[in-house]
Order: sequence, then C-alpha cells, then structure tokens
Amino acid sequence: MFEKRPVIALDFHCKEEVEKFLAQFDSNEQLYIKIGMELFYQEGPSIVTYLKELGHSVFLDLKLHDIPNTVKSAMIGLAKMGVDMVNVHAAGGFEMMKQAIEGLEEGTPEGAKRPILIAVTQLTSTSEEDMHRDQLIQVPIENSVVHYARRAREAGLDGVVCSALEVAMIKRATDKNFICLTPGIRPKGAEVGDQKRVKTPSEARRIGSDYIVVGRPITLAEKPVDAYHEILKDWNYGN
Ligand SMILES: O=c1ccn([C@@H]2O[C@H](COP(=O)(O)O)[C@@H](O)[C@H]2O)c(=O)[nH]1
Repeated sequence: MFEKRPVIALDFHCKEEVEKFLAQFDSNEQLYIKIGMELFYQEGPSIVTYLKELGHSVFLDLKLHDIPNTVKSAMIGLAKMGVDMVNVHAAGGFEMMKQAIEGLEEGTPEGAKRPILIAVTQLTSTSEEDMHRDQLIQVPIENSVVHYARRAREAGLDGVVCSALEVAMIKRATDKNFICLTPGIRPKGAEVGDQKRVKTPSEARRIGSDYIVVGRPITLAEKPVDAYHEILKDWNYGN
C-alpha cells in the first residue's frame, strides 16, 4: 500500500507551532501528518480535528501499550476522532493487539473507514546491542522484528512500524500487502541524532517501504518546504 507522500512527524509543543509550520506550505498541498505524544498530550483531540478540517491525513502515533481491555477502550475513542492511522507496541502481546483491532472496529462511525492499525516492532532508535542489554532478547534484531510482525499479522493488524532495513524480510515472512511504515529516514548526509537503524528515502523505496516518516530533517530545516519537496522527490525516485 504505497503512500507517495512522506509522513511528516510534527513533533511540536503546541498548535501555534503547527500553524506556523503549515503556513509555509501552499494551502492546496494536502500533507500526511504524524501527531505524536508531545503534541497530542498538550492539545488533545482538537488538534486532530483541526488538521482533518484542513484536508490533511493524520497518523496518530500514541504507541498504545497496556492490558488488552484498556487498549480496546482507548481504541474505541481514537476511532471516533477520524484519524487515518493509529498504532500499538507489538510487545503488548497478541491478545492486546486483537483487542485493539476490535476496539477500532467498534468505535469507527457507521459509513466511515476504520483507521489503519500498525504495531511498533523494535523502535528505530534501538540498536541490536541496546535490545540485548535492555530487553534481554538475545537474538539478532531482525529476528525480533520479524517475529513481532508475524504476531501482528496473526492478530489481524494491517502492518508494522520498523526500520527500512527489515522491510524485505517482513514482506517475505508475512505478505507483500502487509504495511511497513518506516521512520529512521535521513536524506544523505543529514544528522542522524538518536536514530540507530537508518536509511535514505530512495533506499527505503527501493527496499519496499510503504510509508516513510520524516521529522527533524524537515521541521528543523532552514527551508522546511524545500526540504519536504526534496525528500518527496527522492522517495518518488525524482518524479
Ligand atoms: O520506531 C519508531 C517509531 C516511531 N518513531 C517516530 O518517528 C518520528 C521520527 O522523527 P525524526 O525526527 O525523523 O527522527 C518521531 O516522531 C518518532 O517518535 C521513530 O522514530 N521510530
């Protein structure tokens, strides 16, 4: 399910910063925006309504991870907000993921499309050494990522969050339509920051990512609109 627009991670503190950022774009340009914890915990559901009314697509990246019943109830609420995509941590377990999808189905208003549900496998800021040390998972990181992807698919989810490095393995282990959304994207030569498992937009495309997520290389750029269009071009192989 290829999405030609890079998903922009708007990791801002408040709506005013979002407005300032969006004012730089042509008002006809419909973006795919990721709202994370930082913005959502400050602004709440009204930030979703605001962005949807402007015609943008919204991925609400709250990475739910709790007992199955709690996640199901939370998902019922999130489905009512009209977001396009939400997520959970696969580490929350098979039953939690199953309940998450049930909650979304229950909460989606009649006639509306159920939000896409994906599961975080291993964060792109986690290296194999980090995983061994912090999680005591003593296998290669790709094995852990593919294992979580298989469990997510068996639970009925639409896809996973992973690094572009693992996309080919996941598609082989699940199916080609199982969504791989990949953060940890950096244009050639860009600062990597806290990301550990990184690829460029065109590398991610070549490997088979369906969505890429890009934050700081756009939001902290001197000219964010130009930075966005360069990434868009690289992701779409110059088209
Ligand atoms: O494994 C993950 C899951 C989520 N993210 C989120 O994506 C963006 C990436 O931002 P950059 O500034 O491009 O590094 C950020 O909002 C993370 O919360 C991730 O990076 N890795």
